[in-house]
Amino acid sequence: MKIEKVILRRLKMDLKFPFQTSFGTQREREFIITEVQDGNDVGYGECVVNSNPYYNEETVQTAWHIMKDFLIPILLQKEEITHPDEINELFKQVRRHQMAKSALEGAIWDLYARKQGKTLAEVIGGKKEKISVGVSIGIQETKEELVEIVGKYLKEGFQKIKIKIKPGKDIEMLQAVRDRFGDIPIMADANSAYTLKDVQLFKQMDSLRLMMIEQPLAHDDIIDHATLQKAIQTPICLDESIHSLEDARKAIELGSCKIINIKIGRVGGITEAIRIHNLCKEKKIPVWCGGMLESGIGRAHNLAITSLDNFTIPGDTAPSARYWDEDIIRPEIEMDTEGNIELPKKPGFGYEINQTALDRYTVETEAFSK
Ligand SMILES: O=C(O)CCC(=O)C1=CC=C[C@@H](O)[C@@H]1C(=O)O
Ligand SMILES: [Mg+2]
Repeated sequence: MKIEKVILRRLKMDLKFPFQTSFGTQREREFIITEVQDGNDVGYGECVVNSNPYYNEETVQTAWHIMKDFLIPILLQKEEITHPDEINELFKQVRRHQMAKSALEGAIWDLYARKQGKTLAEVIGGKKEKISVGVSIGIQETKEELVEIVGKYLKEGFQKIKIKIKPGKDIEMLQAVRDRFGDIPIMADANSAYTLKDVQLFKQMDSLRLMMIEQPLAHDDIIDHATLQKAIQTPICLDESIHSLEDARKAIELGSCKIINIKIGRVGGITEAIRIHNLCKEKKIPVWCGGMLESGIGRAHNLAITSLDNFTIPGDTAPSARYWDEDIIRPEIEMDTEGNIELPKKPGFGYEINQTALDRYTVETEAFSK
């Protein structure tokens, strides 16, 4: 492959619902779609950043700057790229900025798959034909509202219910769901809202028999998580703390978690995501694919990575209709009544671009060539 042109598009899409987490409420999604071109062949990726640096330190503006001024020039200068695995190494001089790196790396994986006439899942090494799907529910005002919304999603078939929590909106909310629905697969995501001072609360939560608690402690911690994991039975799942294979190795060695949420953007791309998956498989740590409220393009990349066999827990990979009135791909991603999504069969990420929708949501475009 020779990357001759790169296009960045900044998009704004309204979410169908306000999404509340321990760090705020989100009503729209602002992010970047990347396109790489090699002659007539194209590949697409999604930069899953937010407009604010609340989930991680990157924003739409920092990612645009890092791609424009550092990463894209590296790609355009490169005479030949044989395999997308080389991108990690090419970008190595730029520290962190995982979501910016991942957005370009993902587009190159898509381009590579299309050139081979294979699906993204196939070139990644995934064998599944369909994947199991869960849903991530934002913090609700009351127990009654939460119970109602959980009921709705269970009826739709979702195989895992993830409930966002924060101090004051935790054990009682979760208990209400447990009491109403019995032994369903539920988990909680705290987005770093607690400290070790809350260890008693987490011990109490053991009686809820949650599948896991996601990122209870600081976003940059693996030490306190190890202490907490020793004190409780519920498995801890790390999200924000894991940015690389090295982070995963250290967390596993310390016993900081029993499960890892892999987000392609958070770990700097598909290549690193595969490496983390493989390490976790070897260490018998199950993984699942987290979501960043992606559009269809990022979502399709998530489906592809989930086709790897150690993704044994349903991911936050809900269908398009949960988030958008109209997605930017065709057909939209759909889930069956048992909570499964079938992997697409077309080359690359497997869906067509809905160009009219893509243009409608685009607020800024910039193209780069040699
Ligand atoms: O894409 C989805 O449906 C998952 C949404 C979700 O849970 C998250 C999206 C973005 C940032 C976080 O709040 C979060 C997470 O922590 O996993
Ligand atoms: Mg999370």
